[in-house]
Amino acid sequence: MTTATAASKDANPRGTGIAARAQQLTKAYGDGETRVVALNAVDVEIARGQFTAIMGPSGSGKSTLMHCLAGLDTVSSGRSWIGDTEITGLKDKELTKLRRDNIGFIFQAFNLLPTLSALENITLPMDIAGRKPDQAWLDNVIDTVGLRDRLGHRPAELSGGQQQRVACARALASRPEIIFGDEPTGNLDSRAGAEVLGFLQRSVRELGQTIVMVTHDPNAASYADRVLFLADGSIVDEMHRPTSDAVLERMKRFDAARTS
Ligand SMILES: Nc1ncnc2c1ncn2[C@@H]1O[C@H](COP(=O)(O)OP(=O)(O)OP(=O)(O)O)[C@@H](O)[C@H]1O
Repeated sequence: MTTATAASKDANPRGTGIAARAQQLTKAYGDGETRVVALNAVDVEIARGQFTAIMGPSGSGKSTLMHCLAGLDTVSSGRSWIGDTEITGLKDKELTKLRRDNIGFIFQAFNLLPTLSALENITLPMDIAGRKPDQAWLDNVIDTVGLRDRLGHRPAELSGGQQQRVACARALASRPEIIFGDEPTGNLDSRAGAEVLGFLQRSVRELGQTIVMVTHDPNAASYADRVLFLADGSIVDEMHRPTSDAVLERMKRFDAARTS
């Protein structure tokens, strides 16, 4: 049996259960006349083993939704869960532990430590948490991102796309319940972006990972299984098996609504 088969055998089966959920999630900034409702009573379920993209016009609440779902930001009212654990109301220490143990993050900036090798960057969060990586899983992740021959390189010796693949492998290494990405290909050229998106898609399809990604790019959204469209802090539409043309057409309707 190959390592990859051994590791993926007990990966989450696709499409079973809910990895994250929000109920009437509301987030407002400021008070009185300066009050901005960034999220307005959002109900959403993120299916386990799916790749979900969040799209919408600038200021529609995409990043706020991601940050609230991931426990990076507090909410004004409503409830949210990661797996079976309700995160609204958790104390800071419990939330930090839940984020560390159950959630992976990939941001636009790769956030790698320059003095560490690619492999050391990938295992750093687990080293900090005092957890030993599952070697078969780690091998599987490294092969999936195609970094086997770059593991000893420092970030400065890698291309932007390779650095982001290290960041993806770092997010996947601990097999989190869910990975959140905020514009993970925003700093990459289209070829490197396509590589990273292809890898994220494979990690969902082959490794059973759950991914939620905020993006402005219809082409990036087309790699997802499902696209949620936000406008003015509400989920107003969704699309399954999106194509970039269909997503682009849907986004144009927001522009038309705004200018009419
Ligand atoms: N810290 C903050 N203080 C006040 N208002 C904020 C804050 N963060 C976000 N907002 C407001 O909340 C709304 C939603 O912002 P958010 O960043 O979630 O939108 P977005 O869809 O991610 O936007 P973009 O596509 O431009 O990144 C916007 O009106 C924004 O101005």
